[in-house]
Amino acid sequence: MERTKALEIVKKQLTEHRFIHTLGVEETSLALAEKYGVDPKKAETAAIFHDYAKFRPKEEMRDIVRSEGLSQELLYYGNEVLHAPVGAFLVEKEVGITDRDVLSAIYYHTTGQGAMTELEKVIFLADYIEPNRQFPGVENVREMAENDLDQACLMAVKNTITFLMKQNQKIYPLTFEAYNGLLQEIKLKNKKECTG
Ligand SMILES: Nc1ncnc2c1ncn2[C@@H]1O[C@H](COP(=O)(O)OP(=O)(O)O)[C@@H](O)[C@H]1O
Repeated sequence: MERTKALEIVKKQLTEHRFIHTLGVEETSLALAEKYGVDPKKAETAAIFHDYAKFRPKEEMRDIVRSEGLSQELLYYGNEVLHAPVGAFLVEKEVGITDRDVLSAIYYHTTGQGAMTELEKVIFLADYIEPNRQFPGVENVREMAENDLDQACLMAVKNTITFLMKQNQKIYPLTFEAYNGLLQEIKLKNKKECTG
């Protein structure tokens, strides 16, 4: 889909603040995609639509989880985790985007998952570090993103888990799977480098 058209569609779904965040995610995704050899058009589309469902009423999101065969486990964690999988569903249904890579990058952009694709990592990380994000530790993740996609994603995952634990909030388990998967990938990469 043409960029201007995609932005026009998504703008109607978002507040001004969230639209500016989306443009930041797009910019950062494109930079990461170029650096790490990810398809820039897929990154652009996933970034533009990643928060498509952010402002859907909670009950609508819960109904979609119940009726459309999404993981029922989603219903037992905070509402934050709903907008990403529900967004992937609605972007396909309402906007007509069918690219599975793009849809899964939207689906996993909040939690990550066990074996993340490079596109999923790019969108997950861009959402975390885009220029409008300001929270303690974000600068360290931005610096790491310059050099190592997996390490930067791992930092973001660890920060998120720590943050949620400090708040006494339940943690949707896919984020633990993302932690394990990224660590495993990093270890394998290091081993390969050592053995040449
Ligand atoms: N595994 C998880 N379980 C519960 N909440 C989570 C999990 N992962 C992320 N979150 C929460 O989701 C929120 C961020 O969602 P995100 O999709 O990054 O936001 P945004 O919609 O602003 O892009 C944060 O409050 C974060 O702590």
